[in-house]
Amino acid sequence: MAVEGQQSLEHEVRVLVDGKPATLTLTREGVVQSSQPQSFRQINVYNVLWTQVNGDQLELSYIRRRKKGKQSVLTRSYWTIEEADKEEAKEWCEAVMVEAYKGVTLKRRLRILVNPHGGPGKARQIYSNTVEPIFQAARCHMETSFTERARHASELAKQLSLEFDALVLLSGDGLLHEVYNGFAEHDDPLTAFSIPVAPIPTGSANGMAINLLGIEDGFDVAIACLNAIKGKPMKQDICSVMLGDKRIFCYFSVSLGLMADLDLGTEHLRWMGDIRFALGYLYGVNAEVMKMKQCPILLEMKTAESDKDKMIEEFRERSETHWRVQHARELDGHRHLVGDDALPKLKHDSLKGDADEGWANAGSSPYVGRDFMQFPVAHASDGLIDIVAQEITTRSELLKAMDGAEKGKTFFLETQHYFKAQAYRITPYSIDGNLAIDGERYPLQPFTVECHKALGTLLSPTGHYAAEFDTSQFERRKQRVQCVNDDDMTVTKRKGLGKLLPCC
Ligand SMILES: Nc1ncnc2c1ncn2[C@@H]1O[C@H](COP(=O)(O)OP(=O)(O)OP(=O)(O)O)[C@@H](O)[C@H]1O
Repeated sequence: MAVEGQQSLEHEVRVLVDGKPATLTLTREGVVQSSQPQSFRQINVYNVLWTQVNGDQLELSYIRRRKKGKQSVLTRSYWTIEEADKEEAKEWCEAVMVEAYKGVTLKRRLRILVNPHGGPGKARQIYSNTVEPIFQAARCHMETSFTERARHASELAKQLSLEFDALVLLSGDGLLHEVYNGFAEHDDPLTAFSIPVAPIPTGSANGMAINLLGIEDGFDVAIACLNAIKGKPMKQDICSVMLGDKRIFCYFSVSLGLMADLDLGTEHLRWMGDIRFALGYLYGVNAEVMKMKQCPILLEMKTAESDKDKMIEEFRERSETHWRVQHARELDGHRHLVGDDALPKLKHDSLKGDADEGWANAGSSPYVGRDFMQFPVAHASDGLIDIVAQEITTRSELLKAMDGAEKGKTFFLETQHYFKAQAYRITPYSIDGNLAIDGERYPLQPFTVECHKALGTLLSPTGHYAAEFDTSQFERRKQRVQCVNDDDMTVTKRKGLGKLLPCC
């Protein structure tokens, strides 16, 4: 029986549902159960973990999505198979497994680190109730450790056996920071950095999970598990932060002033999850926006781009041409770039550039949290750091910027400067303040940051970041500029042509 509107892969099997005949069909979209009268059910093939025939039962395990805002769940469905259909059913299961794991190693070997202390402190429970059963259903090999103290993940990463297909982290963003710094001390650092990491969101901000899975799925543990089982390796830039004579590896963000205070100043509220950042911002856990505390700095950088219009045009171009999808193979990466097995050497020790005052934040992935896409035009592996420097401005402008921040609206603030740079140096005029590197606290002092293209590796469902930057404001801004500059348009406007009105 053909399934209407679906391209059949010609794999069908007869089954019984409540004793009544039905058909399971494998289509390009997924597995479809159709029975009379008119009952219809579809399971996305990406969500299928396993299927096989056991006795007279056909069993299929998959991740089932639920209503918006609810966590997806592991589900097992069973159908009865008549003796005469058993061989056909076995072949059908094999065909489904081939489709479900196209281009992916079956039964991935996973090294799993769980931080029981991250976010609301539920990682241990989430591991046993949700994560472990999903990996078991997919027949993954698992080796799991629970971190016992801060920096324990670094020690484990430093000695990581290189045979694993992926490193899975049940944590927030802090543990990955520790892991990358552990990799840097590994006997074979470049191979360690090429092991793909899959975050499972059990921390507070879970920024990396949001960047990889998107806003809707960023906090969905089962979807993050699917990514660990089936995700594609994706290269990621990693930076060196030179702080005194210390070299710290950083993959996510470096922040000072307001952004650092929001993160570090709300650590005692970790149990609240990511609400802690919004509370910090609005009600002033450190009351930064309210107090308008400033963090004067000298910012010098090796700039690759500073024109926001050009950045948007380039962002759109690469979205259209899928330039963002750069697979691990093309960029694998650093070994070819440096030509040996050592970590990349530092190149930018003398920098000259612009000076700015206010607070500064730098990162290389779009979201810094669920409600804040601070670096909307960031690319995972362009070898450039995105830098935002906020001029001293009014409190109301900063608060207004909260509205639409999850779609990257702050990018359009005239007082917010956005740069792409290969390297930068920050000299704080005062050491009274916080410095956060990937959300971890470091002493505030002058530091230099340099980007290493495609050094790290992550797993993602698509091979690129899942950020949806709303660029529509760009058009409105451009039209506004045109209206001001173009005499003809001014005349037309005076004549009252409606089409020009919205832009002026
Ligand atoms: N067993 C432990 N006891 C105390 N601290 C730990 C332990 N294991 C790890 N840590 C520390 O927990 C800190 C927070 O980790 P994590 O990033 O997982 O959570 P989070 O900070 O709540 O989330 P996010 O970084 O997304 O905001 C890290 O700095 C890490 O060093």
